[in-house]
Amino acid sequence: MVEDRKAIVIAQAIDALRRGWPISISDQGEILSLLAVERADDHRLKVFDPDQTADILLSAARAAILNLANDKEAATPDQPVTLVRTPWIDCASALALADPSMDLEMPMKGPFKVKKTVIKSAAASALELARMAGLLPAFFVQEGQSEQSLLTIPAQDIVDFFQGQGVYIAARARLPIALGDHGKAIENSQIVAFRNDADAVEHVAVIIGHPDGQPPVVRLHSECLTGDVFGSLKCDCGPQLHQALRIMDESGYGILLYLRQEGRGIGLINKLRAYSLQDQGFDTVDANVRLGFVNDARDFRLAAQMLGELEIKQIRLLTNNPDKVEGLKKAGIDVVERLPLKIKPNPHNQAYLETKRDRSGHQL
Ligand SMILES: Nc1nc2c(ncn2[C@@H]2O[C@H](COP(=O)(O)OP(=O)(O)OP(=O)(O)O)[C@@H](O)[C@H]2O)c(=O)[nH]1
Ligand SMILES: [Zn+2]
Repeated sequence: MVEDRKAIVIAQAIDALRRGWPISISDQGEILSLLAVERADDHRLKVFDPDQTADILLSAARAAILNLANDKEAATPDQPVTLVRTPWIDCASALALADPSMDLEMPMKGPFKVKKTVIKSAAASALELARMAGLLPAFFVQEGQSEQSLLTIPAQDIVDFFQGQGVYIAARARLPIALGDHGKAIENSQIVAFRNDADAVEHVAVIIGHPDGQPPVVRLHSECLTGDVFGSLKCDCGPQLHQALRIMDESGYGILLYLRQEGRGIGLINKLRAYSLQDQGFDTVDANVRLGFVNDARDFRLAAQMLGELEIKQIRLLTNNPDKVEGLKKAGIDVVERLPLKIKPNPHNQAYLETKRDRSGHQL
């Protein structure tokens, strides 16, 4: 677990980035100062970078989309790439580099020059912080300590912060629920809420029934505001949620972990950006990549820890996603069986489901 005083600074840094304030990340005496492109404006940029020397830090995924000569060291899509700042790259054009929504209408022509990313560990941590903050993974970046930055975080603390989070049960209560509007009432269910060392996000478990000697039927459901609450037809989340609860009820003992990992871990706003790209013809995987993210940024160790707190070691997992099975197994959970969760496609989510099958290895 990260010490409190270190975690405090990281939490402040995530908050600062969301507000458009600069931060610095250090590694072995070297410092990188950063201003999130998405939250920069002309005034903030001028104050942060009066001499117009700050370069632009992007993820390798986004850099590849922009046809920037890829930094050879950036082996994976979530690694940083540094684009040399030329005088014509102002705030608006930096945003166009970071935000793919205008890619088709206003293709970025360059010329662009890439240079070796300095203090790579700090740069990589910055991209991770952007994802945590739900921002586009792009920064104005300067070597050295910016006077404007009041927070300096060692890169290693950020790595530890993401690795070492613990969860504990904070509250539990009886929670009778109904399956759909006129569906069957489930009376023997309860909700368990967790607190989390790493952030203020509250994950929950819904438990139906009681231990009966069998491993429980478990569903890992990642938050989907659009599908879970508004009945979006673009994905299968709403129907999956309800079907999972029904199967859990029928099985006599089930646990649904409701993980607050909106948009496969990129946050609501970035997911909606991905939706808008999908309206331009990109599929769900390519949309994430165009934004500069990996296809799936979720970490299922969190789910394993929640199961641990519930003293569950063996499960039957309801999923079509082999990564969830693998992720839980790696984290020490014995997945004795995978149970499929079949949803009838509709005209709006058919292509999405096919992409998950064809490109993300979902077993449908
Ligand atoms: N980034 C992004 N996230 C999406 C998109 N559509 C749905 N999601 C998110 O994907 C997550 C839903 O995934 P899950 O149903 O938990 O899991 P899965 O990977 O589909 O695997 P299953 O267990 O088989 O359902 C939610 O967090 C949704 O918000 C999309 O087009 N882009
Ligand atoms: Zn959804």
